Amino acid sequence: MSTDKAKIFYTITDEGPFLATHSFLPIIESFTKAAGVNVETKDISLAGRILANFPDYLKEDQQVTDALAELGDLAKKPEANIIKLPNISASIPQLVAAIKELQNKGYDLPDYPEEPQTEEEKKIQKRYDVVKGSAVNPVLREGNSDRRAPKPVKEYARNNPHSMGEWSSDSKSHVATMDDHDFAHSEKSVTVPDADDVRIEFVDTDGNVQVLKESTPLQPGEVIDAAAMSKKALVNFLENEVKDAKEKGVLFSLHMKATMMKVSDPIIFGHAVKVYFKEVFEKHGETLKKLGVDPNNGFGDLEAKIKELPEDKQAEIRQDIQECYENGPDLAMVNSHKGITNLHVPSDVIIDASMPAMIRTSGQMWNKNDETQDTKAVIPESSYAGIYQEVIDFCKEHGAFDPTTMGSVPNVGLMAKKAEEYGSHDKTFEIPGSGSVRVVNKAGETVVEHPVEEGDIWRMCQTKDAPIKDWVGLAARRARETGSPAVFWLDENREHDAELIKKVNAYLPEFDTEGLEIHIMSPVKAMRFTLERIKEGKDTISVTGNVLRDYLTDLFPILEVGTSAKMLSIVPLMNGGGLFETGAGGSAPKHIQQFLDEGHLRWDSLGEFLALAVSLEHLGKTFDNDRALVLSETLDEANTQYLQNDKSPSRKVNEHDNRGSHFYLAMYWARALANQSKDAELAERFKAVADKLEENEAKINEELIAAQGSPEEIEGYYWPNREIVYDRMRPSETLNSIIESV
Ligand SMILES: NC(=O)C1=CN([C@@H]2O[C@H](COP(=O)(O)OP(=O)(O)OC[C@H]3O[C@@H](n4cnc5c(N)ncnc54)[C@H](OP(=O)(O)O)[C@@H]3O)[C@@H](O)[C@H]2O)C=CC1
Ligand SMILES: O=C(O)CCC(=O)C(=O)O
Ligand SMILES: [Mg+2]
Repeated sequence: MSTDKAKIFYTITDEGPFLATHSFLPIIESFTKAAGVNVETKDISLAGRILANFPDYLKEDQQVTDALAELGDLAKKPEANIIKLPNISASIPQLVAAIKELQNKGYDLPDYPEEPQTEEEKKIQKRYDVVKGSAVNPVLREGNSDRRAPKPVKEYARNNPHSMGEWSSDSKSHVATMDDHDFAHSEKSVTVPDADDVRIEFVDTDGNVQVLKESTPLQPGEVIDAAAMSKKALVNFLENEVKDAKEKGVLFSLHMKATMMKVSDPIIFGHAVKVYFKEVFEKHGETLKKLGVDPNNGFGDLEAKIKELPEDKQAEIRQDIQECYENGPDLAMVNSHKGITNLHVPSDVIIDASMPAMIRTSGQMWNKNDETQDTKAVIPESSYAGIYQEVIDFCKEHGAFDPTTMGSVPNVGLMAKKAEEYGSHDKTFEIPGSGSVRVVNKAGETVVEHPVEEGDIWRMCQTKDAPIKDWVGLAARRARETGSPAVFWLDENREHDAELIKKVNAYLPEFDTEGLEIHIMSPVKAMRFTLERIKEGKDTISVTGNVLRDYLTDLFPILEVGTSAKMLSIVPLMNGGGLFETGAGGSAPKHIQQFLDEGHLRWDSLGEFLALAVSLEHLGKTFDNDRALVLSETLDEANTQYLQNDKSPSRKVNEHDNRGSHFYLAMYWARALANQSKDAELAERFKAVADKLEENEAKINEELIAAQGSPEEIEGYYWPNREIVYDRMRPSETLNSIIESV
């Protein structure tokens, strides 16, 4: 066994998980070194990725390696073993803030050119766009996903149910979605038989051709889809929904995925901002344009930029804003104390997490008076919106789900090689005029074509054949391993899904499916089928495409176990390696805020603990490292103890927090190592550690709690001073010295 290969790569990311890592990593390192396993960190934080992309602007000692590119290469190799924590998928306001912070720290980076004029500015914007939005996950996800709530997590939720808002049958909450002229209704899908290379062109009404993307290589058997959303229809839809929300007295709330759909969704978001604040944009259009206000960045961009105006002009605009609020429906709030609405910035309300939060809260969101209220959830694109309406209807009919009895819905998700919509951003365009967009193959034939008008959004998606086959196989394997029915959420009436159904039917017989229950149903029917089973306590595997993978792996965990942080998220890489994502959620911006305000970190690292256990297991099996297997088994045992003894962080200051949770994990892990009999040397070594941790429990807790209660200064948000972070995240000398003594 080469020790170099017995390596786990652990990612340094942002916000909550970034802080947590400073406390947990030293524990991991000291435990794994006992088994000859090396842990190497790779910084893929937003700030780290910015620096990695601009070496030519930095002094030599400021330059950093491109850790994401290195991990992306590694993910294609059989020895890959990567633990990936959630990272910021930056909206433009976040990107701009991170650049500013780095500039203030002496990194001579160029500004983000929001409206690039010169060639140089266009180049700079292109380089920053590499870092924008969901730029990490697609690079690492060289495999499909297997996400589920592990048994002890489900058991814990059954015995300690989280709160669930009650549902009333007369709830006015509902989903609003387009019924025509969106992507779903215009989708055209083709499976290409042979390798090809297509060009995407816009042809105006005079026949002038503008190439939108010169080359998109296609593999044999690849499925390509193209679709367009009409701007006119979208604006019309939004106007009607604003009016309807007002009439019905419900909150208006927009739910998008502007991070992963980083080209299309900010544009849609911008239209919603312009529709809601129509009078402001109509009356002050010229002024706002001069200020460089970009509604696609959210209403917050307008609020920030009008501060540059003279007081009287500002007051006039503010008066008109006030009138929009008075004449329009109330907006769902992100932070009612700070007056931050759902339309403030496109990265605040992200559909995968925001819709389940609403469903868990009786179908309500927060209004400006900090009360919950029935809501119109506006999801313009209709491809998947129906699944949420189905859940709402189900809850109205049957009441809230009961975590003590409900079944579980694991997911097998198609995501390898930038599958489907989540890989579409480099093939998504806001159309400059009337005409058509066509996809032309190497032979010069038009493969698909759509009539378009100015402002329409046109996009193309790719789904490669090998990932589809791998996904079908993974579904069959999970059905076999669990005995649960597996449902492919595919709609035969949707062109893309119809192509996939053909492949599913072709590939399923290649796997062992004898005796398995496998269905193919449209997403809405699959949701109904799954919910009926869940209510009876039965488990159902959802086998979905990339978008539903994302939506369902927050939705069901949040309903079943209270959070997607407790999910096991495995990505068996197609070339044999393992990518272990920690939970199915994000980096929880509210958590770092609380830590900065009062020194309490409520981030639950259970996702990291679970990922580490499977990563060690993978490593042990791949490289015949028995010690790694012992570490993995004992960590499983520690995770169960952690749950049974309720050691997740509290939400309140001056109570057990993330740091305390790491202490308990270490204590349980050390004891489990001491108690096992497979490796006497390890048992001996960890007995002393377990004894010391247990003897000092009260003292360590005291030292950890004493560190809370006042604001923290870590010299930055996106690029904090890591020495200070280590210091603040490791405040117990007693714990530190025991960990160092391992
Ligand atoms: N895999 C990835 O890299 C992902 C990254 N993201 C990124 O994360 C950021 C935030 O996304 P957002 O949609 O707000 O969703 P988050 O999942 O970060 O947060 C939603 C809420 O979930 C709860 N939560 C999530 N993780 C944990 C945890 N480990 N412990 C305790 N509670 C947890 C928190 O609830 P409470 O506040 O009640 O404590 C939190 O406020 C964005 O930048 C987004 O792009 C999002 C999803 C996945
Ligand atoms: O990459 C991102 O921005 C989010 C990923 C995500 O939400 C998921 O995979 O569940
Ligand atoms: Mg998600």
